[in-house]
Amino acid sequence: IRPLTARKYLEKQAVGEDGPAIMAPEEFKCMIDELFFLNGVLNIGDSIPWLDWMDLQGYVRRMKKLSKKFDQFLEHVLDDHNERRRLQGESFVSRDMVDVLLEIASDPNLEVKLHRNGVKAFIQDLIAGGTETTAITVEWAMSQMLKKPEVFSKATEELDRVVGRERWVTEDDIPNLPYVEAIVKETMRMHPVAPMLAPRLAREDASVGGYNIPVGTRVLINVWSIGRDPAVWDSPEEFIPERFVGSKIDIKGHDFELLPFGSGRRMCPGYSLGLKVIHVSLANLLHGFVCKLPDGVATDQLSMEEIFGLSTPRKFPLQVVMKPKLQGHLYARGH
Ligand code: HEM
Repeated sequence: IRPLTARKYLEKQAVGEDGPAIMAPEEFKCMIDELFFLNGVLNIGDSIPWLDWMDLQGYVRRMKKLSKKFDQFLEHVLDDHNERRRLQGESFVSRDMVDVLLEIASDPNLEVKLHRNGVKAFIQDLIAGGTETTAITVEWAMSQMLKKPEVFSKATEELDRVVGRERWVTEDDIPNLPYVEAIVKETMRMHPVAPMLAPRLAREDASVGGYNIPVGTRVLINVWSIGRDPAVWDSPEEFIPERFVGSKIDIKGHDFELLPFGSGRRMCPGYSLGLKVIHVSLANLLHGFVCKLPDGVATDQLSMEEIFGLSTPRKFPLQVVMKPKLQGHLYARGH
């Protein structure tokens, strides 16, 4: 069962395959950007409750507006899926994650009932957690490599050697591509998608590294700073994938110097899917295309500025000129 890919869903709707579109893909993208931005802001009213009612920064107003808009979208997705279910009757087969969630929700014997709001929350989590996160990481990896052509060459040399020029890269190739894996780790060290992870609350008094943390303290873990800490990393501001070749440092939440997916009970539940999507899409971009910056843009002119929020995307979207380099038939639909 494929997870819901909202963008595809919207695109299909825009061309009329599934009825009229509820919003244009660009509008949907703006909605996701706003969701990430508002999730990452520091709202004054949260820290100084007596100021809350004034909504000094206007964030609460924006959250309410966004919530209404997102809900309209989710309601539409649910109605649309329920309608298909109704029309197909006995012959209905689940074709995506929304169908599966609705099926679970309709089970009267469920010990913990899943309600309509729960289904909508699940879908929103999957869209927010599973779309921009991977795209942002691939975009940063490409940006870093365009600044360091020698990394590009080493990666394409590995891909030519392991995969060859006659086919695309598949998931099964990834364990044989240690340099591509190292590029992904190095990208996540410098550009963790969630720079402050999810906020934690101390459930009891604790002492960590000589600091006393009283019960009830809100704890934010700044993995962005840890990833660039000179006490932990040599030349932390430099993009050096080689540091991870043959290294035991992993990204599964055990090595605290590198926590792009967080750690513990609230660790990212989608990390395995996210990693696979990043590895395969980045490897295929490198394998299938000669990539360069547009004419007139020098490598040192490429901005590496970030927007700081729940995620850290590029401030200016990356523009790359890509030229196919494999045999023509591999770019045809179906490959
Ligand atoms: C590059 C890919 C991804 C990265 C870097 C990433 C990163 C993260 C991080 C750092 C957290 C907070 C963990 C913590 O505070 O300990 C998180 C939570 C979460 N992620 Fe991901 N994620 C990615 C992909 C995905 C995918 C593909 C999905 C789902 C399809 C997903 C769903 C979620 C959900 C639902 C949570 C909230 C979990 C909770 O609060 O209990 N993520 N993610």
